[in-house]
Amino acid sequence: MGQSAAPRIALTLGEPAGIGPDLCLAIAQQPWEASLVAVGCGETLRARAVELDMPLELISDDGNAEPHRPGTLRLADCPTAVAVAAGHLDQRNAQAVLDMLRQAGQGCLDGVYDAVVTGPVQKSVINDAGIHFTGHTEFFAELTGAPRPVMLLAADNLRVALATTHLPLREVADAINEPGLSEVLRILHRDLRARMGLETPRILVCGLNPHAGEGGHLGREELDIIIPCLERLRAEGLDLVGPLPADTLFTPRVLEGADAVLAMYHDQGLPVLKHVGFGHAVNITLGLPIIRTSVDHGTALDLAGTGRADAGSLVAALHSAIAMVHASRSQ
Ligand SMILES: NC(=O)C1=CN([C@@H]2O[C@H](COP(=O)(O)OP(=O)(O)OC[C@H]3O[C@@H](n4cnc5c(N)ncnc54)[C@H](O)[C@@H]3O)[C@@H](O)[C@H]2O)C=CC1
Ligand SMILES: NCC(=O)COP(=O)(O)O
Repeated sequence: MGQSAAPRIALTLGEPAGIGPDLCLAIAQQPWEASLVAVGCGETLRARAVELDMPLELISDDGNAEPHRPGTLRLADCPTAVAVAAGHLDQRNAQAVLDMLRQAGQGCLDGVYDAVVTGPVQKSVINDAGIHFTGHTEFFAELTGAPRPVMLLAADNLRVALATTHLPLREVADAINEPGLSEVLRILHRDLRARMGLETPRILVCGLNPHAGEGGHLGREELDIIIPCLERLRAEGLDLVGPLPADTLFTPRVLEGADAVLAMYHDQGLPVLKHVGFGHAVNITLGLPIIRTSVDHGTALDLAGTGRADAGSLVAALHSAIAMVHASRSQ
């Protein structure tokens, strides 16, 4: 693909019964300085376009990188096993969802696409179908052979990355160890520079325990793992602050001058981020050899096919992927 060609973005529809198809149709109505290729079930898109009364011309993808034309979508068809009813999950379509992700991810590895932007999937129905699946983050890591994916969500001036991704809370403390934490922080530091243009990123690191362990009286992970890890990485030149008590880290004065926050687990960092930016935040997977961004929300089955789903986060995810493609081309 030529450096000056419009970025080719694979747009996965996500769970076909959810709002993913609705949102892809909504963004297809706008002009984009990118070539958008919907990866998913063409029949589902056609049916949803009729339901939502939106214009749609599906063009079989021929590999061209012409900028997007409103009202059209290039299609890499990945049919569902059975017809889809908006709002109604069907386990029989779970494999098609994974095939869609594999096709888009492999296409990025093969240079067919410059980036993948994902619509939301229903993790439960994939597992109900007997397929172990925790999230796109882990799926794309396995597909691309990346040893440590790092989930980062961004909204406005706040970026929150996670030391652990989709883990039951009971398993979180045991998953925090020095080699793992070092790897996450190195990836975060490296990708903030390479993908987001932050020359010397300053990262605030949360403690795991209340009051960052209260000097060892409320848990020892800060003393035994986090502090030694941060000291070692500071000696390598990383600008790290912490471990800080998570309850006050997210206050404006503490956040001043920070480029990112590393939270120890999913629900330590993401509620704050979503409070600030739900509806226009972007989920970015760092540590992959491909560019992957996503929406900040789930499948919202209650809204599928109603025309009431807000496409703001998918719009932001697409802008963010396009910016990262340009950043990677200029390196
Ligand atoms: N990137 C992904 O694939 C993600 C997938 N999920 C999956 O989504 C499923 C449902 O998760 P929930 O916790 O119910 O979260 P959800 O985000 O689907 O819904 C939470 C609330 O937000 C509303 N909402 C969500 N997106 C909206 C939008 N674009 N416009 C307007 N309102 C919106 C919903 O109607 C609901 O009231 C789960 O299976 C979860 O695993 C959740 C987060 C991310
Ligand atoms: N809460 C964010 C989330 O669960 C997204 O996960 P993933 O499917 O992007 O790995």
